[in-house]
Amino acid sequence: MSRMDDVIVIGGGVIGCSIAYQLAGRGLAVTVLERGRLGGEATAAAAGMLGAQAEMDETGPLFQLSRWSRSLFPQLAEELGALTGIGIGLVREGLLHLAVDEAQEQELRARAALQRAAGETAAWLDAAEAVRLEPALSRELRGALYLPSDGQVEAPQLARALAAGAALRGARLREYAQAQELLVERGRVVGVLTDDGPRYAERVVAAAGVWSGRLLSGIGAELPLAPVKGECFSVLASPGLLRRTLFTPGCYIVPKAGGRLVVGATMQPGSYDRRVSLAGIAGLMQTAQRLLPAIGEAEWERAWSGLRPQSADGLPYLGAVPGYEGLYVAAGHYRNGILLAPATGVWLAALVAGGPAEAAELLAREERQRPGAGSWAAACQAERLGAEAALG
Ligand SMILES: Cc1cc2nc3c(=O)[nH]c(=O)nc-3n(C[C@H](O)[C@H](O)[C@H](O)COP(=O)(O)OP(=O)(O)OC[C@H]3O[C@@H](n4cnc5c(N)ncnc54)[C@H](O)[C@@H]3O)c2cc1C
Repeated sequence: MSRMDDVIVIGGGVIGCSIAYQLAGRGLAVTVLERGRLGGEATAAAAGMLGAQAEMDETGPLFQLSRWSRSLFPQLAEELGALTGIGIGLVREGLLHLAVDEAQEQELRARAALQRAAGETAAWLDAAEAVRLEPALSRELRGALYLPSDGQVEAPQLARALAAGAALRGARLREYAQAQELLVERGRVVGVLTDDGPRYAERVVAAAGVWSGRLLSGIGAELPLAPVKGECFSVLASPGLLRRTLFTPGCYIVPKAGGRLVVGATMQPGSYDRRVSLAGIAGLMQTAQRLLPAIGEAEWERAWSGLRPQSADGLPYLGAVPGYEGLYVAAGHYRNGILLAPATGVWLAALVAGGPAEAAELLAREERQRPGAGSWAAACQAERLGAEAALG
């Protein structure tokens, strides 16, 4: 049986759920097609840090987009809590980006200066100050970039709350519903072929994480995305052992409620193989112990992995797919999809429901508050895909 929606969102990860939540809030008839469980893929693997921008170019587009998205969290947490009763676990404890050798120390000192210049409350701490903040830290540290305003959320709860919020606003969420291909008529995307037959919509948003490229390649549009596998584990430590997230290029340790510590970071590009390797987890444990020696005494919980959707230039694709009327994409959030989910939802809803004029007004508003704040939009637009005019 065929049905007509205003918008079909393909993919029920944190990105698809955030877009559906915003679109449904505007009164549009929205259906989310998720081939597995909502929030069951990359979103389920995420540590929920809102400060991965510590790795970014502080003057670049990702920094600006991250900053905007992070600023949306407090209100979103309140709104979702009131609407759904689900807490997203937003905590404001900052992030310590640790330097373990001289090169990292120099780099982080320079970043602290740049972040301060960009108006962030970043500070460089020497080793003694860092250990004062977190007494369980290794004494081998050289120091830390401290980002007090970062914080974290519970990624699966965020996805669950966005999905529940979208449903309460009228969106239909279909689990175990695979989008097999996009339906195109004379250059216009008119719907999606599902296992149950065609489903028609005015507009379609591809938000299928790293699998978005496969969907678009079916209609001849190229979306260069690659999986970067991350392996993680969690342990139960004594509550209070660690209060702030620890971050180095090789490992992060994120303190969660009840003494749980989430450890992750191994980066294996190019593999869709989600199996967890013993060698990867053992290596991660060794690195974690060098940062936080007491982690070796904690109680083992579980190990898992996930695929980060990486784009060619490291920026997400956000916007209208060139050459295909009615088709939008929101994918390629790489290691920052939890952080970027609120802004992605607001932006895509403005574009899809309000059109380019409303989206431009949104950016202009940001720019008026802080010059340069809207610079991410041009860098992240899907137009950079350079796809040729649609066939079909
Ligand atoms: C180990 C790890 C740690 C991370 N830590 C952080 C962090 O601390 N902070 C942060 O901000 N980000 C983090 N990330 C990144 C973040 O998890 C991702 O950027 C984000 O989850 C991407 O969301 P998504 O909705 O695009 O993708 P996904 O969550 O993968 O969702 C895509 C969904 O689309 C569905 N799908 C695919 N194809 C189809 C189809 N044909 N039809 C229907 N459905 C389909 C999939 O089943 C999936 O559920 C981490 C990622 C990993 C792997």
